Amino acid sequence: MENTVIPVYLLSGFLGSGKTTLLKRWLEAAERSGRKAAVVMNELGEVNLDGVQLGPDVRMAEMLGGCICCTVRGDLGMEMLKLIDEHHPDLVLVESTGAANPLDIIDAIGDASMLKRMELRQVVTVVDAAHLQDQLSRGKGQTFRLMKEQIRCADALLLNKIDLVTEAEADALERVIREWTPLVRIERTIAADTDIGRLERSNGTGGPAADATSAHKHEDGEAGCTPDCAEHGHDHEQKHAHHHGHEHVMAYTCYVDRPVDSEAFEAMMGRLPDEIYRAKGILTFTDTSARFMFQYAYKQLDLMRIAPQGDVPDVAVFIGEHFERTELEREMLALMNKPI
Ligand SMILES: Nc1nc2c(ncn2[C@@H]2O[C@H](COP(=O)(O)OP(=O)(O)OP(=O)(O)O)[C@@H](O)[C@H]2O)c(=O)[nH]1
Repeated sequence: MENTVIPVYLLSGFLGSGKTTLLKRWLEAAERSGRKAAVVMNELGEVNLDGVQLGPDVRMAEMLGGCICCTVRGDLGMEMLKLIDEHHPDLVLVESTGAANPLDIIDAIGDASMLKRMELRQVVTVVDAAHLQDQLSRGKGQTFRLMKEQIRCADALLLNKIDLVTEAEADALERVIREWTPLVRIERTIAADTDIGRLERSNGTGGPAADATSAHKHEDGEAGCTPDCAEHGHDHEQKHAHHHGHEHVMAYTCYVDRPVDSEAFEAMMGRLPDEIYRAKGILTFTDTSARFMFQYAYKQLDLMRIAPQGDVPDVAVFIGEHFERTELEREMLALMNKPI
């Protein structure tokens, strides 16, 4: 036991791509094989809505209200060490916010692995096929660059939500991904349905992942994903720029203290501006008096009836780029029938 190295898997991918969906499958697979998994979750909002979906028995460290790769980056190693000391897991799964740059997280895991016997085995990037297609048609912007970076850092890549594109479109997407990162293993999935055992058995693209620090380093010691990863920058200024590359992403958390009308809610979601590309939350509806978790990613709204364990407030979290927060506040007040 003393000499066991705990494998760590990093789940990367843009907001709403399907990371939590994959995480749930991973936890189920670990449980089936009798292994104890621990999870580090990071959300931009102030409530761990992803965690609510996992149930009360999952050993979990939550890092809320900031992005793992900058504001809370320093805490990541600490949280991992604490989790390992407390729970002695057989594996650790780290789900970053979709706004995170994997390089910084890879670095932080590397630092932590100097203090505890753990190693980063895989960076698994989940890609929303339809969203990538949309971003490719724009071909620029911070979201595009961040998606590209997340893809280039992947050892394994799930081209997810394949139900939302045609086969020819998926072929075209794979060709682009291969241009960016030729060695990555790509799998097309719906609802991140993949063989977890195979994901775990394979090592990183660059051969055996000996340890977290060496598996994802450039030859010159710069943290990176592939040796030709020119975008990551090699001088301080560039590094600084890339580190803060997602500051354009903002989150607005709104606690909802009363049941709301489901039709008014759906109508409001239908009016959300393009700048808000992700939302999630828990609401109680007046017309059904049940509680629902809602998920919104790129104009697609899903509602699921839930009965969360413990004391979870009704809340709505909106994530996007430079959106009008006051406008959204007004919408939410109207939804709650409160004076504006
Ligand atoms: N159509 C479609 N929807 C999917 C698929 N996979 C996941 N979803 C839905 O996409 C939404 C976002 O999925 P999540 O797994 O929460 O995504 P995430 O990457 O964890 O999101 P963040 O944590 O906010 O970054 C949910 O409503 C899922 O049900 C898929 O293959 N096809």
